[in-house]
Amino acid sequence: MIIGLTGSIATGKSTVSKMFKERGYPIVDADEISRLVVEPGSAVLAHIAASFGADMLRTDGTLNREKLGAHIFTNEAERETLNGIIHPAVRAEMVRQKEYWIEKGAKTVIMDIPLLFESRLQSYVDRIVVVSAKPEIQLSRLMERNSLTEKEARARITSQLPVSEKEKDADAIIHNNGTLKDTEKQLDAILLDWHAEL
Ligand SMILES: CC(C)(COP(=O)(O)OP(=O)(O)OC[C@H]1O[C@@H](n2cnc3c(N)ncnc32)[C@H](O)[C@@H]1O)[C@@H](O)C(=O)NCCC(=O)NCCS
Ligand SMILES: Nc1ncnc2c1ncn2[C@@H]1O[C@H](COP(=O)(O)OP(=O)(O)OP(=O)(O)O)[C@@H](O)[C@H]1O
Repeated sequence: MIIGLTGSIATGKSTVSKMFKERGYPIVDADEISRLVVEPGSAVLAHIAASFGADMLRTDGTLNREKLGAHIFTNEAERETLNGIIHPAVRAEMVRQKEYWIEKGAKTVIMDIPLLFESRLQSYVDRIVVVSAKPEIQLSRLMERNSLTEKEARARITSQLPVSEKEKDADAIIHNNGTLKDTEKQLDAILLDWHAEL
């Protein structure tokens, strides 16, 4: 069984992904892969520099993530340009890693894909878990974690589908508004219900 883990920015996907990992499930992490494919010297990074300017790179040749983020989260056309450059490489690596785990005998694989709905990747997975948080909690967690102003945080939130929309297409929802213990309990109930074998 391939479980797609999604939600909206800062609702707690990485937090829940860590809980899956602690329980022994293999994880394919789209955010981690999106860092891997832009390593210095990669074709994807060269393409980003050609499209967005060489000043998107730091002097050591790595991607200046804050600068590119400030750019694309407030500009839909540029966000789509970046997605067009980076997503094909991310998708190919996600599939490769999923197959690697299946070949190794994994019965359940978790695919943590923030933009699962936006990129219409529902067919990649058998079940979907949406990690949701109340809008005011999501906003304050995002502002705190990334040291953003309210305006910057709101721009990032509105660059994705509202989490309430994603909930409608979920097979299970984790409401991550309370303690981590509350969240773990919800996760364990889902795993039990789905007989998600290791
Ligand atoms: C713009 C970048 C450089 C900013 O890097 P930064 O380290 O600040 O953020 P990070 O990669 O950790 O992403 C944080 C969260 O932002 C959201 N997010 C990232 N990219 C996008 C996007 N293109 N559209 C909407 N939301 C996005 C996701 O919820 C993600 O979990 C980076 O997010 C990026 O390369 N984005 C394009 C790749 C992508 O779409 N990644 C998301 C899943 S594949
Ligand atoms: N139940 C919780 N209680 C307190 N803080 C939490 C809880 N869940 C998550 N957080 C915190 O909220 C922030 C956002 O959580 P997390 O990074 O897991 O979200 P995410 O959905 O993976 O975000 P992104 O889309 O940006 O990758 C983090 O700083 C995390 O430590």
